[in-house]
Amino acid sequence: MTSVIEVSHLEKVYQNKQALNDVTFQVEKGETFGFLGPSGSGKTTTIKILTGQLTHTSGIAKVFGVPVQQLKSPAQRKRFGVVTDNSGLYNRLTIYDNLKTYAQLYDVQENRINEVLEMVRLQNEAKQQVAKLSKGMTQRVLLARALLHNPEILFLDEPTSALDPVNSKHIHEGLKELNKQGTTVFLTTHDMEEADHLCHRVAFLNKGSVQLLDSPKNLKKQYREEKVLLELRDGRELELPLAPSIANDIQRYISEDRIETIRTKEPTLGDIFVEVTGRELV
Ligand SMILES: Nc1ncnc2c1ncn2[C@@H]1O[C@H](COP(=O)(O)OP(=O)(O)OP(=O)(O)O)[C@@H](O)[C@H]1O
Repeated sequence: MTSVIEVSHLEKVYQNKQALNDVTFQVEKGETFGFLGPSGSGKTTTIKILTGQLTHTSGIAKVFGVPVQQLKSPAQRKRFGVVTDNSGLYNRLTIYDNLKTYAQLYDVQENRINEVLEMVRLQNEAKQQVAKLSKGMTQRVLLARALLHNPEILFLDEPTSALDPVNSKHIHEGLKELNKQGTTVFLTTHDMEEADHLCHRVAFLNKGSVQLLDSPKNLKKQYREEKVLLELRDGRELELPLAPSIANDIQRYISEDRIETIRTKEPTLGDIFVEVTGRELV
């Protein structure tokens, strides 16, 4: 495995506000990595440090094995794409002309514009002026811009926070497809379902440091309550301990054809976050 992002004991202090205390994690090439935390936990700060928009106070942050302070050349910067809140779009230009400007900047062929517009489902709105777009549409233009030059790593800060479920789903499918093609995705979110659906591994950020890091599957296994839920045909729900002693009961219910569904009780990533940090993810 090759780490394309390496962060070690990262600290960021704004004037006298400590945003990051001691953040350590690695992201492997080709994975979708979720950086999860409540509002104010330091997600945006981390993305901005990794993409050279902000300098850190101490610790190490490397992208492609290079300390972020040295990621200055256009050739290095072309290896990643970023979507954060500071849009940098030209409000008076249309969506298409915005993307054309960036395509020229990145030395990308113009026919790529239609490909990325299709990915974010804006091909029919290409002639609209950016100033008149909704927040969700602007978010999709930003994603299209970040994809123009086929980056090796895509940094996304809350990529679907302003989108309705239909467009979120479309973006999720697009991100999964990109990841299949080899793009590493680093995304921040406080949407636990999104993280569960997209991420190979997630890090829980709380009070400026990583409190837990693993795959959603392992986390759910680790924090699973040892219970079995039986939904009976008469509408009753039974919660039984996951133990050999319940085998006879279950066999009886099955032989009497009384079971509607049977499943283990699995926590969501949100449940686990609350259990580990004592905080809701808002
Ligand atoms: N420019 C700044 N000056 C001072 N403090 C800042 C600045 N930017 C962020 N902070 C503070 O640093 C902490 C981390 O902020 P950050 O924006 O990284 O959190 P976040 O997890 O991205 O939050 P959200 O989910 O609300 O976007 C917060 O307490 C925030 O108020």
